[in-house]
Amino acid sequence: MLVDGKWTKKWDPVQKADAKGRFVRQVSSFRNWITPDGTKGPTGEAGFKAEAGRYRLYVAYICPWASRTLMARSLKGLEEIIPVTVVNPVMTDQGWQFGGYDDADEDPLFGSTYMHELYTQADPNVSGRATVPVLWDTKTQTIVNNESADIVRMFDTAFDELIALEFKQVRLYPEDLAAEIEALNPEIYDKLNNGVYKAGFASSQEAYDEAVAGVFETLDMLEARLTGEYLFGGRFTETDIRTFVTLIRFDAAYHGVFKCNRKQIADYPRLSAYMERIYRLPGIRETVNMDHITRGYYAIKALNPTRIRPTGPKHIEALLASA
Ligand SMILES: N[C@@H](CCC(=O)N[C@@H](CS)C(=O)NCC(=O)O)C(=O)O
Repeated sequence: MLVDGKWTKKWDPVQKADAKGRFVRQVSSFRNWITPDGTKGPTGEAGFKAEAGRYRLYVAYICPWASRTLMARSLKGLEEIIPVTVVNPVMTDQGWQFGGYDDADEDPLFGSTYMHELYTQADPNVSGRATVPVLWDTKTQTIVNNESADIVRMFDTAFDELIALEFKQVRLYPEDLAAEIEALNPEIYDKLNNGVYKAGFASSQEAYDEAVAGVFETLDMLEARLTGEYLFGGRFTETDIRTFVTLIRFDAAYHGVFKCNRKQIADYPRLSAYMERIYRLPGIRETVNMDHITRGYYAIKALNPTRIRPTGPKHIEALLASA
């Protein structure tokens, strides 16, 4: 991680643990917002006006948080407006690296070797982990925001004057569902999205047991809830994005490397159908790179020192191969 703008050697994949050995995820540090006219958003500074080609999104296909932003970008038809750079899926002892792997890009803006160089470019004294996603502003040469939850909400409305009507009409955070979304998001985040990481990186049996129980309680709850197409019935929302990114990684990665092996998503009929339904939405398949996902997770040294990647599972291969 970075301390006062300097990369500190110690790569600790556990990030931080609390007194009981529970994994604690870092809070994001750049929280500015792009708005239609460049006025200040809910947090951060003003000055980030929605313009085509001005911003670049840095992601890792392995990363579920970054994948949220890729999904929102596709669903809002922002592919031409916000270009993307994808890092190498294998985490190094200097964090995310550019290039050197199929479908991994070089950094087109600065020719950086590592993601942390963008962070120090934005702030020479920055401290913290150099995480993805990063939304970069080429005009002021800084990070607009590195919190996927914010980036998804920005993409939902900020660029609406620049996109076709069919994409303008897509609303991932509709006002009339806001209260319900805000109620469901934290549970899905804490017990499922981050829950699988808490299971995988637990440093005590107690922390693991607690995390894995939360994961399967949440999957059971979602299975019971999914009587319609999506979590809020017929309308697809950001909560479906947040759920999908974990479901699509589950059987191929979390079940094995994070020891979430009580069941697979394949054992849940409604969740399986739901996952497949979302996978088949226009533009979503392109955001799922299963080779990066399995390579990346099974290369986490602390969890899998040999870096051997298991084969399968067959049903995920079949989904990816299907038309
Ligand atoms: N709160 C952030 C979390 C992002 C995050 O934790 N990304 C991970 C990859 S899945 C990362 O880049 N980790 C690098 C590190 O911890 O050094 C968000 O949702 O955008």
